[in-house]
Amino acid sequence: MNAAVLKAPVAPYADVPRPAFRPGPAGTHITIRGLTKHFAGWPLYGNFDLDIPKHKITSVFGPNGCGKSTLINMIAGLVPVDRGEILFDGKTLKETRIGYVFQNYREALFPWMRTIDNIAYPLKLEGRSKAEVDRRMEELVASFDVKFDLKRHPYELSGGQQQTASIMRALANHPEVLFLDEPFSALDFEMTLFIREKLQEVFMQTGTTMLLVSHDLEEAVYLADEVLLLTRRPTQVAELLRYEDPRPRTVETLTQPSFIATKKQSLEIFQREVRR
Ligand SMILES: Nc1ncnc2c1ncn2[C@@H]1O[C@H](COP(=O)(O)OP(=O)(O)OP(=O)(O)O)[C@@H](O)[C@H]1O
Repeated sequence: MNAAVLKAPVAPYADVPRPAFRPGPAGTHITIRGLTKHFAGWPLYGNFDLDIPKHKITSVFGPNGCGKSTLINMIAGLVPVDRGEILFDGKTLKETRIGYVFQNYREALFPWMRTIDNIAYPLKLEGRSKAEVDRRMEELVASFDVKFDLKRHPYELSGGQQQTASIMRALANHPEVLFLDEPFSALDFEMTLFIREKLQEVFMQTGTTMLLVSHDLEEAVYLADEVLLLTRRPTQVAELLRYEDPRPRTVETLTQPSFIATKKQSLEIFQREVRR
């Protein structure tokens, strides 16, 4: 090979022909095709395909560092993809309303704004009238059973109250998809239970498609309609398990044979993947 060829700039993937887009089965909301992502030259995702169902909660679970957060961040447009296509009901991200709940609520809320203004922020960005904003705020306050003072600044609230406000903000403009990246991992147990139940209630009322990253297998299964189990990197789908127990799921759910069986199966797949 001559030097000119060696030095020729390489357009990544330019020579790889793109296959025709293949839609997902009925009931699919998010279609991911040929998703490829490298960090520092190391493949994290290569030609990754996935169909995420609509009006369902999909929990994402997998080995440490397999790319759970990166996956939802690529879908939500927070991390650029190297290659691939992600469509929401056939639409692009720009044409889709999304909400995002971060693990680190302390950095997610704007500290200079009162909590109420944080929550209303997406509505104000959309240019909603004061009457519309007030009506939506009332709905959110009722559905989250808010007992704390929303006129306070976020740093005056407890962690659980801040995360409640983050979730209210993420839901304010009725997103089509809600992303949650370990939303409970920085909360105490009591607050985790409270917010988890509120989230489930909101889901039952709205049917918003949710994509939840969780480190806690019991929680992942408890909330899920589908458990997405990922392999070690380069990451592929190990299994997409359906879990169909009726909602609301309650403490009784935890002892149901179907719950225990799904948890066991998820754990076996997880163990198989970490030992691979
Ligand atoms: N901006 C970045 N630059 C370089 N490497 C990154 C970057 N973001 C993520 N990575 C690497 O990509 C891999 C996947 O990271 P990611 O946080 O998505 O995994 P995860 O499954 O959510 O991790 P965890 O189980 O630790 O929460 C990790 O090896 C991580 O170090």
